[in-house]
Amino acid sequence: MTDPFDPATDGAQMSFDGRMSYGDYLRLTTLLDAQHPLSDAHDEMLFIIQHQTSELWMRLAIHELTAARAALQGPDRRPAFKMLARVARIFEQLNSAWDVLRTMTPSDYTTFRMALGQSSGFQSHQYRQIEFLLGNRNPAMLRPHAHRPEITALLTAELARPSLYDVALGALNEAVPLPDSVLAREVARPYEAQEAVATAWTVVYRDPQTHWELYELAEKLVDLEDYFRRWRFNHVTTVERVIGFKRGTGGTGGVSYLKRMLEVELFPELWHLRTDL
Ligand code: HEM
Ligand SMILES: N[C@@H](CC(=O)c1ccccc1NC=O)C(=O)O
Repeated sequence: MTDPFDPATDGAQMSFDGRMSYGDYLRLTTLLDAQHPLSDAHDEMLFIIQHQTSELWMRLAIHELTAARAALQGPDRRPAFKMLARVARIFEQLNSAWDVLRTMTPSDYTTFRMALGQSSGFQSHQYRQIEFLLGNRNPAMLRPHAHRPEITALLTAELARPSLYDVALGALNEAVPLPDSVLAREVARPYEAQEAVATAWTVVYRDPQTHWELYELAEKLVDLEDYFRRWRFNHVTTVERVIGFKRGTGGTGGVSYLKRMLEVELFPELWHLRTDL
């Protein structure tokens, strides 16, 4: 019998007394101490981890979107493209994750749904921040956070900044001038599609060679919205599969509310212009 391989002979560090290890760097004690099912249901752990991992990916999406928005406001916009491409991949990651959650049947879910009380993804402040960042701005969505002043402050601050789409329109304006109704709009308000914006994007799409950077930016935004729409669609389909047409724990009509959200257009003119090309 040969002795099992000892990785130390290959140089593996085996002693971490006083040295930073993997778990220290990643704060695993904190991370892995945050799963506290409220019931005995086997599937509650899946439910918790599914949401926690989603929130971690959303944290990264916010990091990337914030940096992309800043880059689009500066002299060199190119780094933003890489970040926006990454956010689309993050959404793809979130889209694939539904496959794991779909293994939970309605019977499994009803064993612990009561334990969730009135909590719901509707109250995810990171999800709301992503929507605000992208440009889907509805101040009513601040209300579930009134009891958390620091979160309300964070979301309110987000509403005061131009959205990703607002800064994209700022960039567009440099090549194809836009009216003041677009450039000086009240950024906290929901964005409304404007003919002048569609016309300006059409100029870009009719001559990509001349406006290559804006063309690339527009396509990155469309790609991002495409993945985001798929997330919404996967969500509503999973919800119908698991709770049918029951009202949501967050108090909305459930599937009816989520279907309504499928109609949201983040970057409306970028979709509308295609008909006229
Ligand atoms: C079995 C799984 C799930 C069910 C049954 C479900 C159900 C619902 C329902 C009914 C709503 C509408 C609000 C309400 O009245 O509660 C909602 C909203 C929401 N859920 Fe889920 N959900 C599930 C999984 C997830 C997952 C994995 C996430 C990922 C973070 C998530 C995030 C959200 C978000 C962000 C909203 C707000 C959407 C918006 O306002 O547009 N949900 N969910
Ligand atoms: N709204 C869901 C509950 C739910 O899915 C949920 C509950 C607590 C934390 C996150 C959740 N996920 C998405 O809404 C329901 O009505 O069953």
